[in-house]
Amino acid sequence: MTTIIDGKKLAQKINLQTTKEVAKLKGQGIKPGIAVILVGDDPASKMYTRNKQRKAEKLGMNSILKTFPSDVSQQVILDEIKALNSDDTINAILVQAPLPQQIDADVITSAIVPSKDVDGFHPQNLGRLYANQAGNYPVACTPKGIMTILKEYHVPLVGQHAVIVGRSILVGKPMAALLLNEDVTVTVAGHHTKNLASLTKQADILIVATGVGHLIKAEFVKPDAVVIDVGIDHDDNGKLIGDVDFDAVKDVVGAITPVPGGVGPLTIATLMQQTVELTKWSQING
Ligand SMILES: Nc1nc(=O)c2c([nH]1)NC[C@@H]1CN(c3ccc(C(=O)N[C@@H](CCC(=O)O)C(=O)O)cc3)C=[N+]21
Repeated sequence: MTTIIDGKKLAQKINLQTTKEVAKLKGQGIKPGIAVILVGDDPASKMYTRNKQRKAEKLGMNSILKTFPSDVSQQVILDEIKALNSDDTINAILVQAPLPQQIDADVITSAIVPSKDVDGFHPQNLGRLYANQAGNYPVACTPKGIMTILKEYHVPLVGQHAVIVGRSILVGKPMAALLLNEDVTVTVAGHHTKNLASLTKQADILIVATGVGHLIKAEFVKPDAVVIDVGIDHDDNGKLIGDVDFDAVKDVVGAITPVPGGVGPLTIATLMQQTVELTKWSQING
């Protein structure tokens, strides 16, 4: 029997813990605050940022949304980040991707003070993760949420072979570091990788984040593998689909995340969880 991983249910569990943490902080007169910067009017980005804001408010946090037109200059965004960096009511800053052409995402990422970098995209935070440094620093929410899934479902890690398809800063690279730090043997591939199927077929844990809808078919997986689908794509009818052909793969493997209802809800829950963590760390570090 294939385990269909219930990301919604696990996200609710995390959110319950977050609510309790927020209540505890309130007792100390502290309210965690998250600021989201949204540039342009891409409908999907608008929906995600609205969902994030609603969730933050529901969990008792302070949430502000700063919106800018798609032709905004990079300097205006940098000025906004500077203001948020020194705003004591804000503990977490997120700049929604993707950004328009005239804005250099690398410059934006590096402008956020590392202690408020809730996405974990700042090179300092990613570097600390790769160095497997001890201590408190944020980690990209999607891979961090995937680790929560793997632990919740008691997926063996040490000595197992994970294949990650996709090498982005959002998912692939931090995912590789998190798994390496747990003594997983990690291969990072992309959809350009030659003989991709023969490689992914070796995976005990297969994590796919390419943005290529239904890239992974039944012949790409090994029986009993754990398959984590990070994709959010749309089919010809506009239906939300993943990077994995769920119907074809689900009967072959041991466990699989659906889209929707798999990784996505964990990303949001982890974002909220990490906002609280950043708030607590700011109390320690002043
Ligand atoms: N700075 C930044 N950080 C991000 O973390 C970030 C970003 N930019 N830009 C866009 C991507 C995408 N992303 C998702 C989060 C949750 C769902 C999610 O909850 N999805 C639901 C379905 C939602 C639907 O129906 O469309 C699910 O999978 O069940 C999806 C996508 C975060 N991203």
